[in-house]
Order: sequence, then structure tokens, then C-alpha cells
Amino acid sequence: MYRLIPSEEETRDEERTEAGSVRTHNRFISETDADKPKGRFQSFRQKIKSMLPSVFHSDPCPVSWRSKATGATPGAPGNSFTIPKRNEEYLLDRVFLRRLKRLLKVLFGKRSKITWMYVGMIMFCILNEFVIYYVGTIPSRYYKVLGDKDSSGFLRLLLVSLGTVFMAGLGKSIIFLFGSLLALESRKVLTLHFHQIYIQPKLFYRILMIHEDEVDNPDQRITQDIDKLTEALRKMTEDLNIMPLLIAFYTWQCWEMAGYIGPLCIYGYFLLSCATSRMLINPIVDAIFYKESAEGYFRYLHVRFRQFAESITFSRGEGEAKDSADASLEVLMLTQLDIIYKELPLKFLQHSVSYFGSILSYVIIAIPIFMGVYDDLPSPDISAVISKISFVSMYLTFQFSKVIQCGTDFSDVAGYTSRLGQLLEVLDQLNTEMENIAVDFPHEEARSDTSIRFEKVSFETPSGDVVITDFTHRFEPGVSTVIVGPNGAGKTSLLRVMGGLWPVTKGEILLPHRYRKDVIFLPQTPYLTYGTLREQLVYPNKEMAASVSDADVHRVLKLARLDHIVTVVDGFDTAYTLDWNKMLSPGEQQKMAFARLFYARPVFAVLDEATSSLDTTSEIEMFKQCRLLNITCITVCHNEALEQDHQHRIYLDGFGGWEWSEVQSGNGASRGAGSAFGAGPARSPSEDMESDTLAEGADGSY
Ligand SMILES: Nc1ncnc2c1ncn2[C@@H]1O[C@H](COP(=O)(O)OP(=O)(O)OP(=O)(O)O)[C@@H](O)[C@H]1O
Repeated sequence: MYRLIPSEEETRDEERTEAGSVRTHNRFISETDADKPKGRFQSFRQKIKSMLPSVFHSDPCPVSWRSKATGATPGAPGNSFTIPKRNEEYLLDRVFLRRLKRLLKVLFGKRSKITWMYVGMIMFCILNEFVIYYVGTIPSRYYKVLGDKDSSGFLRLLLVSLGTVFMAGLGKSIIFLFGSLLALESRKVLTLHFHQIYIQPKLFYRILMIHEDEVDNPDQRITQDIDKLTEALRKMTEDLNIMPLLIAFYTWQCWEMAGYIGPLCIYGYFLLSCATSRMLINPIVDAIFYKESAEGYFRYLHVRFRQFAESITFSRGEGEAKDSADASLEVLMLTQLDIIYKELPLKFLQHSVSYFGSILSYVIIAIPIFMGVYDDLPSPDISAVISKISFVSMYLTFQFSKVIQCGTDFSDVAGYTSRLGQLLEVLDQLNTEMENIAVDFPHEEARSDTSIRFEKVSFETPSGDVVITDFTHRFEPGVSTVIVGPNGAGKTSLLRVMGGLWPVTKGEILLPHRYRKDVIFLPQTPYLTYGTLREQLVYPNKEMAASVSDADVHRVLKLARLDHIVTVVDGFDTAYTLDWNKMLSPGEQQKMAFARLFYARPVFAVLDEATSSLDTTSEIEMFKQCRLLNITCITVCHNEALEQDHQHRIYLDGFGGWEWSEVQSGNGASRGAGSAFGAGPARSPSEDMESDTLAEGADGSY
């Protein structure tokens, strides 16, 4: 037996609420809050932040167990516009460094190829820099041979310089290749890491369904932000990876030729530029964070159009769809405009730094020349020296200006790092919560117990409303139970608690030891996986598909009254993606879920309105097959006629109360025997016989 007990974390959250000591970011606040925008840019940002949820959260803002801990009151009277808002600023601070360190640790982990690729790239860059140094000194050699009128020297130099320039070009392209492969590998490593943490039992559900106010668009962060981060890192790496070596080398060269004044001027200039640049980058990091949020919502809106195309069209909602898409685009444009405005001073600084840098290099040359250091040299040699110093000092200032120019890439890196780091932190936090929804392995004596037991279980919604109190019941194999009650009474929530999706606040739930095998949940809308028909039937255990024989496929499809789809698919091993949703109507999709169930034949089938789209005959047939295959149903439904297919009935009153009773008129067994089928449309005895035979056939074969 697995044991689901209240989460300590949840309890702690409540204590925090009562104590009033809460996390400050992710508060729910209203537009009427005191922190009104101050400056022009702040007001701009405020506008973007406030528009994001108002445009995209057409549904009421999700509230979570965690948000409850903030003690805020979404939708409270007077809060005409209540939105979730983050107080966190995304800056180049210690939080950013911590997040970056974490991502780099993943990238340069023990088994990652990235370390070696990076080392290879650095080696190549160093080699290439030797070539570049030679290319840089070529003009001074030309001054010399031309000044000396040395024609054979000139020809030799021409050949050598052509070869070197070709080598330098080739080197740059190879560095680009290295960088691109490195970015590709980095994306793979990071994405796999996120998949590993994010696509975990129940975690996935909790972050998307319950904690979505804490971290927006996790899908976008994984699919796009990682890509953009690795691309920005690639650009920075290509520019900066051997920069410290180059700076050291060219500082020494500059010192040799122009004395300490040269490097001193350049370093002072660089420090000043860096300090200004940092000030200008900070607001961009924040703006990038919000731009990506807006990007995510915009994309999500279009995904929803695709998902609900038919419903929108039936409701003639295209106008509303267009308005919301336009509005979301407007927000996105505002966020992009915000970045453009904030990047403007940075761009100005970057360009000015490189132009001033070239002037500075002439100042550095001028100092030794006016001090008479090179007075005793002949003029061709002075020209050569001037050219060489100019190259060295310009290259040194160029290295520093590259650092400033990387500011834009760096602000990208910082923005994406914040988004990914934040996602990792929320995932960590949820993982801890999941650990606190304890799963205890049973004592030996409990292993044979195949029942599902609820012992005085109470639980509440994520927003803290009590759903059911002190629920005690034992679901026994062979005794099907129907759960009924008004809308919002908590029927599905009871199944969520049974499935470990929601924690209990009191009491405990004991589940069969072979829980994963013995208990199968069928939701109202089944998930159709990408893949072949065989893979659909064994979902989620795709690896078992090969063991499903053609006869098995035919048999379970016939049991689920879905045998006609063998003519729709090209073959049992033909893979389909989105086409599954087009090939199967909602009712057929539910039948597919039953086909899976008939193939797996668990002890319990937990059905949450899983037959809502089926015609009455098929609905009755599904329950009959369950009975014949010894599958005990725990069914949430609104169809009173289905009660006859169950022995027990649980009624939830919607106020936390519940009532257990035996189903009075007839039961599933008697219905299965024949007469009680009168509850559904008339069926021929041969049809019944056929179903029974099929079920028996299935019995023998699985
Ligand atoms: N993620 C959530 N956050 C906050 N409240 C929720 C959440 N999910 C469900 N609830 C609330 O829990 C209550 C019970 O919902 P549940 O889906 O269990 O009802 P139900 O009995 O299955 O309803 P129906 O018959 O309409 O399917 C509802 O009031 C609903 O608003």
C-alpha cells in the first residue's frame, strides 16, 4: 500500500499565513496598490506588467495553496482589477550570479562533452590569435619594405600576407563552427536537464495547474529561452573566451612600446565604460524578462485558438479572438519598445567606446613620440613603429570595447538566466512539497490488501476552500462505486486526492501496493499520444507496444466498440501526431481510453465522467465489459442511469459533507445478467452474447 498523508509543507504554509510572515514576491496586489509608477520608464514598465495578465488571463486568475499564504485577497471588493504581480526585480546581482552558476554547473557537469568542446575551442582561438597578431603587424612590415624600396622583400611579404589573411579567415570560420556546435550541445544538455526535473510525476501537473502564477510559461522557458540563452552565450564565448590572455599579452606589448602611460589610459577608460555599461544593462535584464513573458502569452493565445478553433467558430467568437490577439500583440510590442528604449543609451555607449578607443590609441602613440623616445630612428622605422603601436593599442582598446559591446548579449544572458533560474527554483520548491506528500511503503501484512482506503480524510482546494471533511470509505475490488453530487461538490477533487495530485489536510489514504498497475484513471478528455495505434493502446508504456499482437488490437478495439478505426488508420504501426485528434471524435477518444483499460485490465478503473461523450448503448457496454473483465469502477458521473452499474453510491453535498449508500434498484451484476439492460436502449440478445464472448476471449488471451 502507498500512503498519502498531509504534506508538512502545506501545514507550514498555513502556519505562515496565520503568522503573517510570508514570501514577498508573487504577491497578489491590485492596481490601486500604493506603489504607483514614479518616472517615465517606470510607468512604462508598470503598464506592461499590469497589462500582461489582464489581457491573457481571461479565466479568473489562478490562485494556489502558496498564494494563499500571502494572505492577499484576489477579487476582494474594491479590487476592480486584481492581478498577480512579481515584486522581484531581475538584475545583475547575487541572485543572478547564483542562478548562472547553477546553469553553468549543469553545462559543465561530469558527463558533459561541453568541457572538452570548450577547451578545444579555446586552444583553437589561441592558435588563431597568433595568426591575427601576425596579420596586425603586416602594415608595419609594408611601411618598412616600402620605405627601404626593397622589391624582393615586398613580393615575399605579399605572398606571406595573402596566406596569413586566408588562414585568419579560415580560423574565424572554424571558431564559428566550434561555437555553434557548443551552443547546440549546451541547448541539448540544458533542455534534457529541465526535462528531467520538470516532466516528473505530478510535478508537471502542479506547476501548470496550480502554481502557474509563480512561474509563467514554463513550456516557453524550456523550448525557447534555453535556445536564446545558449545563442547569447555562444556570441559572448566567441568574443570573450581568451580575452584575458589577449589583454595580458597586448598590455605587455603596449607597455613595451609606449611605457606604463599607455595601458594606464586604456584601463582607466575601460573601468569607466564598464561602470556606465553595468548601470545601463540592469534595466534591460528586467525588460527582457517581461518581454519573454509577453512573448509566451502571445504564443499561448494562438495555441489556444488552435486548440479551441471549433468551439470559437461555433460561438462566433472570432471577433473576440482577434481583439485579444491584437491586445496581446500590443503588450508584446510595448515590451519590445521598452527594450529598444533601454538599449539606446547602451548602444550609444558601445559605439562611442569603440570610436573614442581608436582616438585614444593615437594619444598613446603620441606620448612616446613627443617625448622623443624614437627620435634616433630613421623615418621608415618610425612609420613602422607608429603602425605597430597603433595596432597594439587599438587591439587592446578593441578587446575592452568588445566587453562593452557584449553588453547586449550579456543582458540577454542575464534575462534568460533569470527566467530559467526562477523555473528551477520553483521546481525545487515543488519537489520538496511533493516529498512532503509522503508515499510510504506498507508493512508486509498490508501488501496483499488490494482495497483503496480513505481514513477520515479532509482536503481543500488550492485556494483554501474546504472540499470534503472526514471522508472515510473503503473501495473494495468487485464492488463498483458511483460518486455523485452537484457541480463543484468536489467529485473530481476526490479523485485528485486519490491520485496524489492534491494533498490531504487531515487523515490518510491507503492505496494498493501495486498502485500503478492496479489503479488506472480515465479522465473526461483522454490524452492521445503521438504514435501508432499499438502505442495508443499501451499508453503510457510505449515500450510494450511490440508485445501487442494484431489479434489483441482487434479484440480490445472490438470490446471498446472502436473496431471501425482499423479502416481509418493505414496500419497498426503507422505513426500519427496531431491527426489522432482529427481521426477520432470526442466519443471515440473516450472509447480509445476504454480500449487501453481493457488491454491493461487493472483491479480498479477510476472514471471521471469518462463516458460523457458516449452514446447510451456504448456507455452501458463499457461498464458491462469492465464487469466481465473484473475491473471495479469508481465512477464520477451525472448520469443517474449509470448508478445501476454500481453497487455503492457516494453523494457529496457540496458543503464538505458526504453520504454513503447502497445502490437500491438493481445492481451491476443483475444488469449484466440481461434484464436490467432495459435501462438503456433495446439491444439484441446476439449483441449481448457477442460482447460476453469477446470479454471471455480477452480473458483468456491477456
Ligand atoms: N486549481 C484549483 N484552484 C482552486 N480551486 C479549484 C481548483 N480546481 C478546482 N477547484 C475548486 O474545487 C471545487 C471542486 O471542484 P471539482 O472539479 O472537484 O468539482 P466537481 O464536483 O467535479 O464538479 P463538476 O460536477 O462540475 O465536474 C470547485 O469549487 C472548484 O472551483
